[in-house]
Amino acid sequence: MNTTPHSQPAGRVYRAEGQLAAALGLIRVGTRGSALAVSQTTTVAEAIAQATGCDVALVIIKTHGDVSTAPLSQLGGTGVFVSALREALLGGACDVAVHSLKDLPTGPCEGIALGAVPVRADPRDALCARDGLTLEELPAGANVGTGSPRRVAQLLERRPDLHVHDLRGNVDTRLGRVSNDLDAVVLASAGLDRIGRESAITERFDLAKTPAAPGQGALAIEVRSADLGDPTIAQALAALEDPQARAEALAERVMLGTLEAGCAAPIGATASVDGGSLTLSATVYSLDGTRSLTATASLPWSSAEATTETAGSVPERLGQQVAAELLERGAADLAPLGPRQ
Ligand SMILES: NCc1[nH]cc(CCC(=O)O)c1CC(=O)O
Repeated sequence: MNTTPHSQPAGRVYRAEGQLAAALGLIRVGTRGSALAVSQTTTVAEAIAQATGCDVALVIIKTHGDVSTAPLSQLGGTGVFVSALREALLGGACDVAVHSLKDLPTGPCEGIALGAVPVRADPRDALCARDGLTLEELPAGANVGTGSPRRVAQLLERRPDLHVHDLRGNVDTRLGRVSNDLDAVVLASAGLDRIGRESAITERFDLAKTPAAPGQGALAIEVRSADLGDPTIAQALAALEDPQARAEALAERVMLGTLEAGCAAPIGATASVDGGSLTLSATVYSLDGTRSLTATASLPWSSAEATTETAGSVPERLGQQVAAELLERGAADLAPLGPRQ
């Protein structure tokens, strides 16, 4: 009797770095595993499939930031969420990586390009309070949760009576503390909207009074620099790119980078395109919210001159100009700006 186990032809193993997408007709999109990350990456994957006609696979990458429950400041900031995805990209485990843009360190990363910045979601912070309360309506001494020094300073600036508590975990964990041990939490509107939790929002903070984190609400689509010339990748990136979102996010982040500040610094920024100009306003807060400095500037900008080149671009010059003004006026004495990531 033939005891050889039933066998089938071995599958083919492709090694097609760089050209992999075209060779396999499959684009692998790397993402963190949280509900928010999977939801935003699925939207990106659908757009890529639509634009290229290729099949797309979601590759879930576990990051140190997802595993550890230590405070973000001890983990080295939210950069921990980013590095595992970048390693996956460089190591060939995925071809495209999707990040929340505000989590990216401000410096460049060898071998990796910011391939696209898609249309930006709502950049505003959201208060999620019990009983539909707004920030003004919270009772004296109410307990509010946030893990962000910027949000702490902004809350205390408007309501010095509040007790602010550290907050960590995924969106549902954070929301779960409302009506439990907290009266309210502050989160990004974009995250809540993306996972269908907009009904938890009781107030969206006005950007003019409460500027959000640089890049908040925007996504960053990263690829290997070597793949920028790959026709399928280029087609995907072109379909995803929104020049206005890139210009706004870049101006905000160059400002942050020029201050040599990390994403945990108490700094809010809002860039917006209006008519033919790009305007950037940035505010640095003292940690206790009692003092702040704001600088604003505009430069002519139109989508016709949009570029993916950062160096010398209008958004870069605007970010540098606003940062220089803040430094000149003493921003570094107001708040601990570092460490830059
Ligand atoms: N710092 C974590 C983080 N990174 C991106 C988002 C939300 C979505 C976004 O800003 O794009 C959040 C959660 C939050 O700040 O509430």
